[in-house]
Amino acid sequence: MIDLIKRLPKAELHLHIEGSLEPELMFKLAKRNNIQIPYKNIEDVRNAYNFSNLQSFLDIYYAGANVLITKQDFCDLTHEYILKCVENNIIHTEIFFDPQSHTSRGISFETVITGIKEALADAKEKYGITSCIIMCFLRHLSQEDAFKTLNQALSFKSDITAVGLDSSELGNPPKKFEEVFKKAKEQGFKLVAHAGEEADVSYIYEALDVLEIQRIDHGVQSIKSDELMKRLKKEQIPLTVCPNSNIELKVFENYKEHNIKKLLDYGLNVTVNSDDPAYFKGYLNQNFINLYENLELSKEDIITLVKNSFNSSFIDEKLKKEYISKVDKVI
Ligand SMILES: Nc1ncnc2[nH]cnc12
Ligand SMILES: [Zn+2]
Repeated sequence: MIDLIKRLPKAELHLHIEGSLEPELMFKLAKRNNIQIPYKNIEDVRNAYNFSNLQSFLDIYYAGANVLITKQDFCDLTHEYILKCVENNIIHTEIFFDPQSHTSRGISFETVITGIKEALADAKEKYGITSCIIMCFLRHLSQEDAFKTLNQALSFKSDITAVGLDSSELGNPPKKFEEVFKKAKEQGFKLVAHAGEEADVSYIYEALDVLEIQRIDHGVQSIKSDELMKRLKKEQIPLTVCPNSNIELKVFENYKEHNIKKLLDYGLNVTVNSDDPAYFKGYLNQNFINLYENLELSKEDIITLVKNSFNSSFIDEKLKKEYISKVDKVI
């Protein structure tokens, strides 16, 4: 089964590009840009990756992103993730980026997006990997700040497929961003949001009914409401679940406690994703392998999860069919 997991062509729908910053590149960029980082060596960095909840991770994740300064840095970061896509047989990826964690440090929106875009164009040309970009608003900041970011994005509208919402969930409910999501929708962006990662189901309802999102990022708390589960099943709203992340951030005590198999068996449209793989001990294949080894996923479960990702992606129907037939050829 592990061999099948590795051979299956896959899509990834929940990946923060800043969360793919490996310690080796962090050190290289810190040196190149003359930035101080609070670690002596790679081992020291890995030892610091010991999280108790989402916030304890975010503090370290934002500090890590401080080494990203130039267009070349963003291009190198994205290029390294693309090499992981090749290794993991990811043929389509939908990448989140957090413009505000860079613009707040004086880095221009243009620097960030053009660096990412350059590496993604290269990924298509060299490896045939398709992609799209999702811009996330940081929910611990104000809606006004999110509006500024949306206005900056309008100059790059053709490069950005969707807007999302990430960062500290508790205390920052989706409705805080109602107006900015409304404007993003009017401007033609697709909409997603992190909801129900740590916070209760009211955040998922708000993301669906107030922000009018098309996909829920995480959503694992849905299981606490029968009514919500019925709706998610009926409407087949995709959940981009990130198992390693949930374990590392203590959403579940251990892998055996993870509820993805229950969500899948209930009939929800669940997908598997790596979230911040450089911080959470592994890329997409490792997430699948951990699920297989701990939750006794069947071959059918794995194929369903893989197909769900293609079907829930933002690619057109023709390409979806082409990718699904690639999956069928491997089975
Ligand atoms: N898992 C996560 N939840 C919320 N915001 C994030 N930013 C990066 N990873 C995140
Ligand atoms: Zn995430």
